[in-house]
Amino acid sequence: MELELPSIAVLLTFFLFVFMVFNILLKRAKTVSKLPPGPWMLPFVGNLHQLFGSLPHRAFSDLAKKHGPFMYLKVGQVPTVVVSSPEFAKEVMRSHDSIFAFRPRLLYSQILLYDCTDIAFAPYGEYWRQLRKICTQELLGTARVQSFRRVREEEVSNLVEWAASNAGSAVNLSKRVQSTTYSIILRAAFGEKRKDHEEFMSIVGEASEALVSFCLADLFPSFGFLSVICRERPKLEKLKQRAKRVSEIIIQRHKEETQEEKTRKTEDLVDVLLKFHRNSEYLGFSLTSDNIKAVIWDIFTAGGETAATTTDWAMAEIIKNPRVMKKVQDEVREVFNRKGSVDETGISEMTYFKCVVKETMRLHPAVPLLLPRECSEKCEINGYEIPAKTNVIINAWAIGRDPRYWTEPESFIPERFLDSSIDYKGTNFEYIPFGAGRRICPGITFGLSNVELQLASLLYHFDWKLADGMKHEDLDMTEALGSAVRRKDDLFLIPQAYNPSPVSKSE
Ligand code: HEM
Repeated sequence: MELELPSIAVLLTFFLFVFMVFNILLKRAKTVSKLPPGPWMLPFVGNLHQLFGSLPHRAFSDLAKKHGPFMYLKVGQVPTVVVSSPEFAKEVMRSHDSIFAFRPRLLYSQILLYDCTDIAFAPYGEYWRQLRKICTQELLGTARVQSFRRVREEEVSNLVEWAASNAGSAVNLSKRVQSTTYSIILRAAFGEKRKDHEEFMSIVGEASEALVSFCLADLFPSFGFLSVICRERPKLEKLKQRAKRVSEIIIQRHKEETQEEKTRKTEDLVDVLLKFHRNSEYLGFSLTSDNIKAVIWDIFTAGGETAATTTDWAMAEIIKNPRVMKKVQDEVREVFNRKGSVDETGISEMTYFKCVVKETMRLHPAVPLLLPRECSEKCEINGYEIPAKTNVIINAWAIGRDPRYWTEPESFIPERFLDSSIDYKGTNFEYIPFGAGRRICPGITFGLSNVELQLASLLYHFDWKLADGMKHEDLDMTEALGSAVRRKDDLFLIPQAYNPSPVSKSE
């Protein structure tokens, strides 16, 4: 095949570019020579999938078996450390937490999160500290989560009615659990349902694909022009404009509410955030409209898929393990029957049920690689020198299966939590489904309340069978990549009403 002159020019430019990139990598690699080596250059996590044919947390786990639990990778130009043991996770998230409390500035967060002014991607510092305070004291504290109890119970009651109306036939439970979870979050965040809320949800869905896809600009940050010309930018900008338009309408509607309307309704999350808009007394500064939009975005992306995925995995594991199904259903039915109502108050009395949820999150943490952290200054961990600006990826999935801490780590055994003090609050580093340290998930109470009420209600009201005569042992537990790691296949189950009046609505 003959190459024409322009093609040769393109090829030469390409090789020059590759040479420049490798040259930089060589220089950088020397600075972290004390770290145990890993594969030298790997594309970003989204692309590892294609490279290894397995999901990033599994690929990293396999690499760690060969290279150790504190592994150095060069991800494009970015020095990256992958942590796969509880001991090293503790070093990062407790002993050196303040140094590792930063996040890398990804193109996604710069564009969609208004230059990283949300909570999850805000750089560690005063602004983040104040947002965290609003989050823990006002937005996601126990009292606020409790104030949304009616919303949760109404939405879960709709879910039960839907399953009851389909009794005897196969239903796509995954899809319905997902829409129930998002309905709860939509109502908690924005108030009563409206048409534009659905549009907001569909934009969030499209953006979650962008979060896991590979972006060259993030791999080669010193080539600033890449963030301008990369193919992701126009897509992200377009999504941002759409989200901005819808959230402005929603915020404006909240601002225009009369005092009477405000007193009649339950305060939603936008109402709470607006209290800090043009009012600097509490924070020392006031939240701008863009800050509010960034935080709203976090609530949906961080809170929706995580809780829906956890509920779905729990149902799948319970169905796959008939012994667990019988034991947990006996407990749920005993408690709700004794109390005479199916509502949240009974859940705190369910010991085994809580163990089932914990075991689900051990085997299937919704965010298996915790949100990336960035080291703000040079530091040393167990004799390894880590330069400033190194990214740190913590593999919560691998840690939850570490055979030194968990017997039969691959098996679903809720009993392991029965007489154990191990909890998900960030003090047991062998179990970190919500992360740990300063950046631990602030939505634990809200997230779990959404998971638990749905799961307990589904287990109470129905007996469940797999569709198409599938045997429980044949249920495929393959994972798929998304903003949270979910089951590849949707869960199709046949509900059978448990008692003569399956739809006893929550009071
Ligand atoms: C089962 C449900 C959930 C799971 C498994 C989960 C998991 C996580 C994890 C692993 C992190 C990263 C922690 C780290 O970097 O150490 C995180 C951060 C975060 N989560 Fe959650 N989450 C859940 C529900 C929620 C909910 C319901 C909300 C809010 C409505 C929420 C809001 C956040 C925010 C804002 C952050 C960032 C915190 C920061 O960087 O300071 N999450 N979550």
